[in-house]
Amino acid sequence: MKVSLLQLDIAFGNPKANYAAAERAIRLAAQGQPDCILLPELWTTGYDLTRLDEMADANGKAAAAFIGGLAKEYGINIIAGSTAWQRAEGVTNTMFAADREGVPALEYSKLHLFRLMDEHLYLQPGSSKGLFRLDGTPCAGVICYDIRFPEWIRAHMVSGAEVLFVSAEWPLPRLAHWRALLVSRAIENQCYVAACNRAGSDPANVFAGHSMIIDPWGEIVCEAGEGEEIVSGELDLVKVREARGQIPVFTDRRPEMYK
Ligand SMILES: NC(=O)CCC(=O)C(=O)O
Repeated sequence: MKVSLLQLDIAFGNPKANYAAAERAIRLAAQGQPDCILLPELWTTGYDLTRLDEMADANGKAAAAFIGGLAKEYGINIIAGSTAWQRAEGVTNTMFAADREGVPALEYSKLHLFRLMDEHLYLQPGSSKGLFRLDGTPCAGVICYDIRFPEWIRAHMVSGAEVLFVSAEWPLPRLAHWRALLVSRAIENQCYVAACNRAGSDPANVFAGHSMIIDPWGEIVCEAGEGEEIVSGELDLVKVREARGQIPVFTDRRPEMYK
């Protein structure tokens, strides 16, 4: 499975510019014929939280139609990072995907809201897991701060996921945490981790970039720098079964003792 990570800069509160940039990047990445393209968190609006209410898509329909159209045109799975969805209960930070036919394959709203960036003041948390299948492979999708909750990721892996997709807007001062947390999630769950961060800055933060793919042994398959970049890597899913066979962590778990 070839995965391309679109490490975009995101124009603050400017969906029109961001749609145009995402389309350019998707068309460019498609030339490399990946099986899957991954975008960052809140790629249509950035963290313009005070105006999110006016910019959010009704049930994510506009973003889903845009992504579904490109996925179908190129026959590529697109995990569209996350966008702001306007719902009855308020605005959610929702990750979604379209398969090679352009059919919706995932809808996951960020469960853990990041107080340091005021998410809890403007967003509603999700209430379901990010499990989905990509060309038959069991996968999980989570968003940024979610990676600090190993029990949440583990819950997806216990349900059978072999690849973890992460979309993020992770700030530069915590780059060391980003790298360590992603490598840890890969090693402890013996899974691939494909993580797409954003580049650039907004009025409050400079972002870290360093999108990366990590294999089930914790080895970095590919890693971007800090600027805008498309970085691609191959996932050899046999390695997941090898790692889980050699060190049977999932068999040796003692969940009855963890309460
Ligand atoms: N957008 C986010 O969830 C940022 C999370 C973050 O920066 C962290 O340190 O955690």
